[in-house]
Amino acid sequence: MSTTTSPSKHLLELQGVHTHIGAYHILHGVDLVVPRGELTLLLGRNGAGKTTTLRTIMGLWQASQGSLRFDGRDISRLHTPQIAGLNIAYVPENMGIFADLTVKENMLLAARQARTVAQIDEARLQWIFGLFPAVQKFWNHPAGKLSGGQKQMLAVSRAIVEPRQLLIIDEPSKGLAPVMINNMIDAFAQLKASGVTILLVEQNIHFAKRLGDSVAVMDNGRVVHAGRMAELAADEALQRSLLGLAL
Ligand SMILES: Nc1ncnc2c1ncn2[C@@H]1O[C@H](COP(=O)(O)OP(=O)(O)OP(=O)(O)O)[C@@H](O)[C@H]1O
Repeated sequence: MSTTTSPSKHLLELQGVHTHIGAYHILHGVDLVVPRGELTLLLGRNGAGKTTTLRTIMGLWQASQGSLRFDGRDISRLHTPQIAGLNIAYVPENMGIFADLTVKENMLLAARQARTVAQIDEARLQWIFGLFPAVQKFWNHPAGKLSGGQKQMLAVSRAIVEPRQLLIIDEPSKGLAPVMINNMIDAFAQLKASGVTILLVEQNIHFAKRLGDSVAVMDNGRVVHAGRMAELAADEALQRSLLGLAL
């Protein structure tokens, strides 16, 4: 007789995660769940520990205590390349783009399975061009010449050049003009519809309300509230108490 275990509802689960950076104790027991197929937002004041949480998930900082499970597997002792190898893509705040290389070369470097553009899945590339037309338009241009918004689009394109289970992105709308933010919202709505699970740090309220399914709010190195984004969006008193402002 064979037994099958159904996958957990949560693709990523952090329990009681502590992180130290040098002498500083930054995360003080983070509990966070990222439901499969949803877009989860990590909100919170400056310095709350959002970026440190993302970096800890990716193994860029080692958790000193607590558990991190991805797809049911303990990832707390894995190194960053092993974590990326589980089909988790991370776009840091500085975007990780190679300014001297062309957009094409940047994409090719991100496509681990391809040595030439012809080896990148053509349908996937066309899908990315549809999401982010600037990537196609500036294909042979140095990435360093792109605008901030176009760089951000390239960074997200690099993250999805191969199928991913989880996308982790630090403030995709940071510094973008409103029209670019709307483009980014449309692209993320399509990404969500494609079934990929997404964890975003995001300060832009419009972005958060339009796209968030679930939300976790951090303060002082802990998650102090977790729930549905729609509930937080409807509760101004809760927003004020958690974020110090109403969305
Ligand atoms: N390399 C480091 N060395 C020492 N302290 C750090 C380091 N990186 C972050 N910190 C501290 O850790 C705390 C959390 O920082 P983190 O960047 O995770 O916050 P955040 O919520 O992402 O904030 P922001 O919205 O400002 O990016 C802050 O007090 C910050 O000063």
